[in-house]
Amino acid sequence: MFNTVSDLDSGQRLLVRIDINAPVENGHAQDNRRFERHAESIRTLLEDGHAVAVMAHQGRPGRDTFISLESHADILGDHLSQDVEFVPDTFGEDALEATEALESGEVLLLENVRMCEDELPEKEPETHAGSEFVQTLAPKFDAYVNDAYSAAHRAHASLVGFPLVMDAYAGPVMEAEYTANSAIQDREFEGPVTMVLGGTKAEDLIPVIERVDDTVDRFCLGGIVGELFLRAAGHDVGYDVEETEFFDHQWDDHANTIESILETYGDRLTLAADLAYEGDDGERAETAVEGLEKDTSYLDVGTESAETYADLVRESDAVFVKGALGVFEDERFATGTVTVLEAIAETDCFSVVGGGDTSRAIGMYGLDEDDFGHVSIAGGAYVRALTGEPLVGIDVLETAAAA
Ligand SMILES: Nc1ncnc2c1ncn2[C@@H]1O[C@H](COP(=O)(O)OP(=O)(O)O)[C@@H](O)[C@H]1O
Ligand SMILES: O=C(OP(=O)(O)O)[C@H](O)COP(=O)(O)O
Repeated sequence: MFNTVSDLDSGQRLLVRIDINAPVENGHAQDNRRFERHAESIRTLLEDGHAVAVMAHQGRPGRDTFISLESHADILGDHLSQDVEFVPDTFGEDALEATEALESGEVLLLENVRMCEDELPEKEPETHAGSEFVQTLAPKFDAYVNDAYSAAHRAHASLVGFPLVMDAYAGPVMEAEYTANSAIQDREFEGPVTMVLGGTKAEDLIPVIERVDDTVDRFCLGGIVGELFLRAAGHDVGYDVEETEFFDHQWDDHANTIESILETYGDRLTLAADLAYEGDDGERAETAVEGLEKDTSYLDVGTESAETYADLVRESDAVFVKGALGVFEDERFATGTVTVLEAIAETDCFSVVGGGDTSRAIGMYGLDEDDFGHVSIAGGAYVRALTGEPLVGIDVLETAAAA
């Protein structure tokens, strides 16, 4: 087991890793549940008299969502009702000066850690621990706190490097998500178990289908992952159109696995029978999969598919959701995601809804969180935990505690 912040003496200088990776609109972060949960954690730390320097990431280099954390500092500050100083630097002179000046009860947010060359890619914790980034920041603090459960599946420097060179603790969000998701892993269900997979990160979900083959009876697919499976099934969809960067690279890397999963587990996979897109008049339009065209962007599963998925949910004893079935942020393309979430809420089944973006749909469409078993701010990390796969960010905290 790992140490937690309740093991800390008060009044420490803390380096705290959180996950406020958020949707981006017009270059600005949009509030999601991650801010609220992390603000609660930070408030507890500040009340204990700690000085808190926060590290976090946003997007991935090369993507539109790869932006500075300046707007994140404002959102975090609003949730905290306290000023969060934004420092546009990760571990250079400005960052060191700002962290040195930080006093008990104060909080600052360092720049997007993925802008620091040492953060990516995935490496062994020992290698990350020796990086200039870790070696420069670690001595400036009394302890490191990892509260970023939702990023704990990534072997990046800010998540796995620091615990090897300083006292390391799990934060309150990390502890709560770990406890909830570990308990789910051990549950047994009498009736059908359904997994609804969508969103943009197909590469995180493809391996999950094989790993949970003995516990999940059927998968309902949508979003980018669903379109890639439709492509594998021979339909004209799942190709990048204009500026999109979702499909081709994930297809190039995973086409063989997708095709073999379709062959082996095809009877358990429910693919969309129709998809929705933006018609010439700007309204939602739909087509059966037989009529799909390679150069159209499909933004949701169709109404017939949404109803089929909702029927499967109603017959289920447990439902696990990771990723949205469409671009639910735009009301025209929320049908798939919302129809399935409403069916879960109305049904007496055990359910988990995960994903930083997907969990946001619950609040956006007036659903009651109490109608779901667990709403996780983690996506990829929660489905990985569900399959019994270790999370490297937690492993290093446990190793640190045992040392
Ligand atoms: N067909 C689609 N085309 C583009 N984006 C999609 C599509 N379907 C779903 N999405 C987007 O996927 C996002 C969620 O993806 P992802 O980041 O993988 O999930 P999460 O953050 O919930 O784990 C949603 O914000 C939604 O807009
Ligand atoms: O948003 C995240 O994961 P999620 O979309 O699976 O919930 C985490 O911040 C990890 O981000 P990454 O998938 O760019 O490494």
